[in-house]
Amino acid sequence: MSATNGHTSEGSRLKDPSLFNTKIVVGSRRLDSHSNKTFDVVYPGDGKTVIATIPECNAQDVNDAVASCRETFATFSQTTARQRSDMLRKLNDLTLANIDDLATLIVRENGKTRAEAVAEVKYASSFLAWFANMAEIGAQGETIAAANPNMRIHTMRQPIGVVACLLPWNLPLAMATRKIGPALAAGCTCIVKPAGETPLSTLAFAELVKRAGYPDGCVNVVTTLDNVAEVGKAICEHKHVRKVSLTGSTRVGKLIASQSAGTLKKLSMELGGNSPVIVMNDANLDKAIEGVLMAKLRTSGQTCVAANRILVQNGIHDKFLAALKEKIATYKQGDGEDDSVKLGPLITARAVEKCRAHVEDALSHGATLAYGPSPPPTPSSGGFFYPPTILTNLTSSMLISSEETFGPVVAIRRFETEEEALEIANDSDVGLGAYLFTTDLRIAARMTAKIETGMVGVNTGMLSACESPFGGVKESGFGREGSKWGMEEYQIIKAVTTDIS
Ligand SMILES: NC(=O)C1=CN([C@@H]2O[C@H](COP(=O)(O)OP(=O)(O)OC[C@H]3O[C@@H](n4cnc5c(N)ncnc54)[C@H](O)[C@@H]3O)[C@@H](O)[C@H]2O)C=CC1
Ligand SMILES: O=C(O)[C@H](O)CS(=O)(=O)O
Repeated sequence: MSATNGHTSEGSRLKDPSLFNTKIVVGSRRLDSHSNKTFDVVYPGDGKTVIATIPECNAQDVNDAVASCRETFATFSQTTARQRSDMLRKLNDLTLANIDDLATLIVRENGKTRAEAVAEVKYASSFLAWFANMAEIGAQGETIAAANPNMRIHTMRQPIGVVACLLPWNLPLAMATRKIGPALAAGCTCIVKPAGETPLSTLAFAELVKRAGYPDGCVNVVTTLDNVAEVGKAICEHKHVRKVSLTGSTRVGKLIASQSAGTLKKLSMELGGNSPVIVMNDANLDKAIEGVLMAKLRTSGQTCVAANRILVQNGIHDKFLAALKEKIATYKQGDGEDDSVKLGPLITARAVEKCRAHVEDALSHGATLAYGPSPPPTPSSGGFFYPPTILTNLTSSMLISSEETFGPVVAIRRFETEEEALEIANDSDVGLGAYLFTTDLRIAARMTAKIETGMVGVNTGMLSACESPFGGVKESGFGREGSKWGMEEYQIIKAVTTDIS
């Protein structure tokens, strides 16, 4: 199917084809890039259908978008917290009213199942609802008790200015609203750069921002796949971009921090993970299996809090493995629009190759293939699929122990004592999420305190919610998204001292 025909068919998949936007957003304008170059968005489900052709932006596009942000910031930053709260509620209403089309765009650009895409839109909506409330609560300042009786001190929370939002491809819409929501709540304006693999849901969201009544220039969107180095550098070095919020790999996080140093930007870094799961002998087996498969297989294993190392205490190991093999066999892989499918494809052929390489490396270092194809399959022509796989006898020498696999590969390792489990779990340069399955509250209290991550799920494989602070420690980055802390990332606190003598 040709790209042109593909566009026609793609837009016609939507109830509202006007949400199928393939141009960058600069103020009121929908534009091609100054480069006059484009890139193709490919459907991961077959690895070949071009679903859209998108502008390949350059530094000039970034400068234009930042100029639009800056112009609008002058007035939008003066809106009241009540006004910003009301606007976010309207934007959330429009997001939910268009949930089916937004989910269709996510299925087509990311490949995930429709059930997961609908869940993502609801997750994205939860951040808009949350920050509609926080817009007023988080705007309050404080009166400070001055030591000097002639002075009165109070604080003001003010928007930091133009914000750059750099988004990953795995939850393209939810990660967009997890940044744009608090930024708009605070009174900032945004230049948004979705991942090149998944621009469509963000571009559709920008249309909803306009329909919600936001002034042109509140949310600008630039897109790139192959020119990301130039676009990223232009963003990071632009003196009028006061804040960069990145969700992505630690590698890119370090680059952004380095490139932003020259203008001392405020940063939020939601970076890579290598989440350990610890299953104790006393764990509820059903909960442990359910939680591990949720943490491992959500978005086909492509979340930053995906279970990457499964540590199972010796006494429950064999029962756990048997139950896991039985349950994982029920996960059908295939096209995201097939209701019987529970596992969609990975995002690219490169992602499939990474899974294969991790499995091959583990097997070459002594791991056992407990479930899945042998030998590990190479990327096929029929979509970016890697089959669910279980490896046992994991050791620290294997790549899968130290790198995110970002795919449906379950890597299991035995342990005997709590201390041994914690030592293995904490043996990582990153620390985003972790999971613990036990029915003993004393074990939970001891181990959750000692695990070196920003978040821990106890007896659950789902540790994310808009009301909970999301973020990591060590090289998983810094800053928190969602929660009552999420809006502070987009604010400054100004202290005003008045002499009343
Ligand atoms: N902590 C968190 O909340 C999350 C972390 N991640 C991490 O992201 C990685 C996978 O997602 P990807 O999108 O592949 O990550 P990535 O780091 O390759 O890309 C993330 C974003 O940064 C952009 N980017 C890449 N190079 C850049 C540059 N030189 N300048 C500016 N922007 C640049 C990409 O285009 C994308 O928009 C994994 O490591 C995963 O753990 C993914 C999702 C959530
Ligand atoms: O992009 C991600 O991986 C998300 O941050 C994970 S979650 O918020 O969906 O748990």
